[in-house]
Amino acid sequence: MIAQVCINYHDANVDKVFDYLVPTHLENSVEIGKRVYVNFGVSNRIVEGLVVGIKQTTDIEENKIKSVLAVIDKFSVVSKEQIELAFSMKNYYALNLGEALSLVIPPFVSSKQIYNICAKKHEENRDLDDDLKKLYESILKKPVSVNSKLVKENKEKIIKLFLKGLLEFDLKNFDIKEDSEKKLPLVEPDYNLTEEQHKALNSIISAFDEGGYRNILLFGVTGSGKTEVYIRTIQYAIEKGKSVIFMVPEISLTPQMIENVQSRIGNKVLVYHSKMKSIDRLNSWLTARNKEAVVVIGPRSAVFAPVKNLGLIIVDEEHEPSYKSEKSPRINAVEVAQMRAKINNIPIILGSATPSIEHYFYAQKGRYFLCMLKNRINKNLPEVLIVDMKKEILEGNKSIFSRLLLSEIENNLKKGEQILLFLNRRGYSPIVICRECGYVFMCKNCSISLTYHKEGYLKCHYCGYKEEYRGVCTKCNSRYVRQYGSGTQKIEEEIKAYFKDARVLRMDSDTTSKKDATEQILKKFREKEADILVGTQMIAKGLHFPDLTLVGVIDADILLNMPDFRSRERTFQLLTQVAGRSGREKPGKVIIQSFNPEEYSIVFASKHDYESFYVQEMKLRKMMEYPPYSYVVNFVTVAREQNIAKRGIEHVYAILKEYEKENDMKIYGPSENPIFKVENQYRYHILVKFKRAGQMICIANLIKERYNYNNASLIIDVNPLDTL
Ligand SMILES: Nc1ncnc2c1ncn2[C@@H]1O[C@H](COP(=O)(O)OP(=O)(O)OP(=O)(O)O)[C@@H](O)[C@H]1O
Ligand SMILES: [Zn+2]
Repeated sequence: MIAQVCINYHDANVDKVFDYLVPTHLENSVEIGKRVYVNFGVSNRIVEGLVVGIKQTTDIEENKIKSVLAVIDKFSVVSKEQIELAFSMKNYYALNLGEALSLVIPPFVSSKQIYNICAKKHEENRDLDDDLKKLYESILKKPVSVNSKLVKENKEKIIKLFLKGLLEFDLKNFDIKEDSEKKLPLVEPDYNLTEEQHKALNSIISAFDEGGYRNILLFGVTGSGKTEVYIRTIQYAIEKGKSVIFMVPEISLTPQMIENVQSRIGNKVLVYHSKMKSIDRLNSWLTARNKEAVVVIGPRSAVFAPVKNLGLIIVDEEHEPSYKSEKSPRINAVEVAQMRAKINNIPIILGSATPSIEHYFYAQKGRYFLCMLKNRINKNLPEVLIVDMKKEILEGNKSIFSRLLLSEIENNLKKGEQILLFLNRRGYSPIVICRECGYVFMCKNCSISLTYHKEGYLKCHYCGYKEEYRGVCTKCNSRYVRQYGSGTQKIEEEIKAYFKDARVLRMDSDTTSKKDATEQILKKFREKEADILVGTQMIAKGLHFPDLTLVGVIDADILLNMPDFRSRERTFQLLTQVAGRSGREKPGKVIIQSFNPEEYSIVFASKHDYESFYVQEMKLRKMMEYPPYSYVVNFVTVAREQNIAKRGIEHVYAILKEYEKENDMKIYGPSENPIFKVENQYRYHILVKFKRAGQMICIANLIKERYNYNNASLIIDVNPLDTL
């Protein structure tokens, strides 16, 4: 038996796997996912490694192969399935194995803080010298924590005892919290499923019963009762003894959803995300590993929850960009969820009111199964009106608010109904300009203009750089400095000036940085302690307020102006989502302000017409050969010095050129990134479009292997969400 071992598996730079012979006496204890001691390198030092594969043969000559020396873990630290997932990610995203493993192995496992070293009783006499014997017997009496002083001071002796097969890692005794305080009485809804919901549920259940990997796109308009379908599916899976992973875009924005699920499924619900307290995360991790038939709810990282007997994955709001990691490794949790579903041979539900263009395309092609919920539960989608802001200005209205929006706000306030004002930009003003010399106040570290905040400072929304605002030009010392454009702070201020008695709340990342702040703002609004909620995309999705009947979109053009091929898709999605907050129980209205009122993404969003948007957008994608008509990889090189980043990208270009002829690919660039400098690092990129997924993966991995200009780091972004 041969074990494939990854040495230093927690190091992101590690990428190799080595073959080791498993001696007969260890054959029963060596398993995928356990750590082992092996000899490594010319000096044969004893190092720790993780078993990532087992096979029967090897290419290494018999007299050259080294042996596994000892098994460290009593139980696997990571399942075979998760290691398989790590290899899939490694391949698809061109990652190092270490990077991929670090995603599936939580930090408390790599740092070993949750393990005790325990002694195994030994049957035969293993001739220990007195020192070792003393240590062994003390551990036999009482296991010691891996990071205890005793272990640190006796490292070599401990390893000797391991090599003799006398010690092993065992999980410390954790009392798994049953969360009994949180146990809410289970409720059942007081309504029956609509016919559409029934149909969707039945299709999903039969896919579940049949088993097999399958994508199900649950395309349901806003307020069509997708949640109810998810919940019943989960109940069904749990009854059948299977576990479910239920992914939501952002945990802080989905308290309602979690409460909802908890109130129906009870203490089988586990919350799992990387921002929770490590003890809570550990608790969820242990419970997921130990308990049968649980539901794990969480954002991105929930896709790695170590559940056993996984039967179903649900991804709510599958189109949300927050599933994609902005930092390396740039995985997309939706794609990873698909990999995991495939490995487990189970169905995955992708739910959305505005499916991503690619997924809808696959549904059209029959690759995904399509379930539709075409109607709102209350039958009425809100009426949406577009206001041409060019016309407003021509007619003498210079305010940020159109006359129509103001009069509708007034109406709503009179009726005592609530209002949402959406602007996808925080702070007070996004641009500060000197009118004397024309200087635009820029971040010191990024090629980004600084945003003025009312508290008297300027801030970079990319790197967080902050400076005091003195109202004096940095360049020419003139006092003739002005702020342009509006952010949520300014909207809040101005709306209060228009409607003195209105109670206004603001929700953006400035007002929600403190723990629980989001929940408190939403609670206040839900309990009608406020009339108007101003906010960024945080308020655009998932929320359900019965008395909310007016949504105002202050500036629909912000996303459109992004230099990115998905900007129209984002605009359509965001407008549809935010419009969907209005009139969920009573008739509602939406007012969209724009300088491009004929733009098709805005027009079709106002008509709730996904289909027409899709048709129009697909024409453009086809013409421009963008996904789903191609597979895209963005290669970015990053360095503190401009010419080094440039040289880096030239290396990438040279390698790409070698493959251009034999592959169906098009190379765009190299060029400077649209945002050239971020956090003092210069960035160049090359965008490559491939006709075939297989070639994309192959070339991305070849570039990763061959790129060796270490001065500039290389980011490979497979299927990027933006190319800024
Ligand atoms: N069959 C039903 N009969 C009556 N009410 C229902 C039914 N199904 C769901 N509801 C209610 O309808 C409301 C909207 O449902 P839900 O929030 O699930 O919609 P959604 O499709 O997830 O919307 P969005 O995409 O906008 O988040 C909820 O208050 C829910 O309790
Ligand atoms: Zn910055």
